[in-house]
Amino acid sequence: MEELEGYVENIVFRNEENGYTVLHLSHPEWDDEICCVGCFSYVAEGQYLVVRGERVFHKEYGEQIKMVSYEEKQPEDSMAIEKYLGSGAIKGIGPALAARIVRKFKEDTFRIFEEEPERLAEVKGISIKLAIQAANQFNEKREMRQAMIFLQDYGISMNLAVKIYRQYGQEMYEVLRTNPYKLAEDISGVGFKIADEIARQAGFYQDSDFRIQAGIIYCLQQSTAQGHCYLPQRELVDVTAQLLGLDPALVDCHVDELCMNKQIICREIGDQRCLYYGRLYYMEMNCARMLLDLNLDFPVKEKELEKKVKSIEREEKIELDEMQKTAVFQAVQNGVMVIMGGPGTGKTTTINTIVRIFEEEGMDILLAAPTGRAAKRMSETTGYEAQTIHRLLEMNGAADGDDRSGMHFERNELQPLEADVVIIDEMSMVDIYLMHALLKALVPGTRLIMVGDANQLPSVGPGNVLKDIIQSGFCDVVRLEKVFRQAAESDIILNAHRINRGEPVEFRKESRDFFCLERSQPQDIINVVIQLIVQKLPPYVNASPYDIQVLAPMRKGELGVLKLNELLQMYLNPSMPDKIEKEFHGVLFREKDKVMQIKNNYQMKWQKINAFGDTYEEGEGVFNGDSGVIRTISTLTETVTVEFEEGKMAEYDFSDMEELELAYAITIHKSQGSEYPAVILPLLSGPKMLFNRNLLYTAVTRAKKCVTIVGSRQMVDQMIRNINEKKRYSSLCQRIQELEASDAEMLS
Ligand SMILES: Nc1ncnc2c1ncn2[C@@H]1O[C@H](COP(=O)(O)OP(=O)(O)OP(=O)(O)O)[C@@H](O)[C@H]1O
Repeated sequence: MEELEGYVENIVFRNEENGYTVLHLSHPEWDDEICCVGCFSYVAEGQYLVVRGERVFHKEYGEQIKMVSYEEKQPEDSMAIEKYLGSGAIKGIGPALAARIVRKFKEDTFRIFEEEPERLAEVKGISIKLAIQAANQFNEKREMRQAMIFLQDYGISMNLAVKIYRQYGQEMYEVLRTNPYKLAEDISGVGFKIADEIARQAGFYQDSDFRIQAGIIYCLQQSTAQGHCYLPQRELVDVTAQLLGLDPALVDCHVDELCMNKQIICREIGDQRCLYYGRLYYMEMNCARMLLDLNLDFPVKEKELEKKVKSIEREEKIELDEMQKTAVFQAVQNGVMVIMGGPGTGKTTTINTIVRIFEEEGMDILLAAPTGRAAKRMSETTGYEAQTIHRLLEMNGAADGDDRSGMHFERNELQPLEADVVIIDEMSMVDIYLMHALLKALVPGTRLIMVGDANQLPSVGPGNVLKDIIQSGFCDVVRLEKVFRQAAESDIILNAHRINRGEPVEFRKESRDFFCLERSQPQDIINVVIQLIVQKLPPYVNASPYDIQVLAPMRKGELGVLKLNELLQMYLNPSMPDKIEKEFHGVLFREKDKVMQIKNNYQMKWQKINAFGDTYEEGEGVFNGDSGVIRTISTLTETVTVEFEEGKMAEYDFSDMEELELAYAITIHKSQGSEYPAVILPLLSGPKMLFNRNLLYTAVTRAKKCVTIVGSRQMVDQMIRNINEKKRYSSLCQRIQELEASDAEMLS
């Protein structure tokens, strides 16, 4: 093993994810630079390093040092100091200023930066302001470098190390020493496993109380990612015990202590002990209270209302059927109501009639939906302006207390919405967080009308909001069941309703919008999918290949989203010399790729830019399910620019790339709330729990003009018969019923 000291002359190659670097080290006393390779956690040109490693001979690149370990040292000679300062590492100081600083302070330069920064202003061209700024940067960079090198010992990747340092700064050491599990709570990308590994290295015992309690809380938090608001104690103990590799009895005895400390909340439902991560318990509780408070009775003169409906019917040249009329009457008479119905059952027609009636009364009406796409569709179908619920509530990016998602809404209990009626479409996608935020911004007297299709997949976020509200029975629910669209018009709608009723779908020879191409081998299915998206469907539905969406049930496997994206990228956006690429977590992203944002990022800034390159609109927030196209990848600024719908340009740091995925193919779950001109569904085989009726129904109802199933018809029939759904633990229904009962008791 050799040991060398020198400064980094230049960095020839660097992989930011794993830190693998090829660099040239130089020293005033050497004739030539020496090439070093290895995983350097942090490295910058001009840095002074002590590198230990083996001297090896590479047949292409010649002699090099394979680094085993390294550390940073402050350069001692003035030349090295000047080299570091002038490398561009510190904003505002270039080579000329660096030379002047070092000429003045010589070997004392770094001490001046650390201890007497104001003296830097003695150098011509440096103001006091620049002196202080430069010294702050110098010290921050030094601290950050030390932190990076420290984290490297825990086997943490570069990207994560940067995130950890950004989150805690110098407090990082304290967090690692006292509670490394906090990393899993605070930083996306750090799972329990990484935190646990750090804890192990920091000397925490496998069965330490701390580890077990952190594990329980972590599992409870994780369960929200599967849509649960709570877990029964038995289930929570079992998953935690499995994660920690411990006996369930050892885990079980920690639950009461966590409840006592109010870190988790325990409530009995029936004879089952249910454990909540605090916030979710209170959210369900508050939602129940607010829903009941909103549900006032509004007495109306029925005869007058009937007259108004008649006159609207005359004007619109339509006759509402009985259920639609009931929906209109209930909407006028109640503070809260639900309108349920599948595609083509006249929901929009009903909403429009309701809006007309309230409009004639001079009432203020607001329309909203949970996603941008759904809101856009609502605007198009109703002809009234609709917005996302986030925008309606005037979301701004600032974090809200312990809310990790960073959601904060200007509209809340202090500044409620000034509206007489709020109509929400696609309610099945609203999770408990968003429902809570919405209800906080409504005051009794405002009517809330929720419209949705309870047969769609449930919301991505936790809760079963729509189903729980319906099941609780506290408000009127009108079910629109009659399909108004003509059979000849759309086999998509007819088949969607068949699926819902559990009847087999019909593949008519003469159908113009619903096809099944039977194939039994994955490779044949892939070939057909490619042919459809590249050649056949674009002219058929008059859209571009990027508008055609492949929807797959799963991410993994031969017909999973990951594999399909790899192949579709090859056909739809092949590699070209002028297209810049960037690999991230094993996935290659390329300029012009179709991508999708996979989590809500309320802080992400976007701009709309005109043909002259000027910004004419800007805002914040890119949301789960938003799709766009990569416009540029810059390896210099380490950013990726994505153009989302309506020309919204958002810039991602390479370290935020985990929020993006290729989107030629996406999972059916991710497609909720969106519609596409044509949908291709590769279906062959998969786990029973997932391949169910809901999933097929959701996929089919995403298509406007054409559905093509490629694969097994037998699987389609099986899915229709399979009504098993993955259980979601939520208790909004119970909370509403309990409160309603206690309100009634108080009044009696
Ligand atoms: N009472 C009615 N009588 C005749 N036609 C109707 C009636 N209600 C709705 N329709 C027609 O049926 C079609 C579907 O109605 P509408 O768009 O209101 O349904 P929807 O449930 O909103 O559909 P989707 O969910 O697919 O958007 C429309 O063409 C509409 O004009």
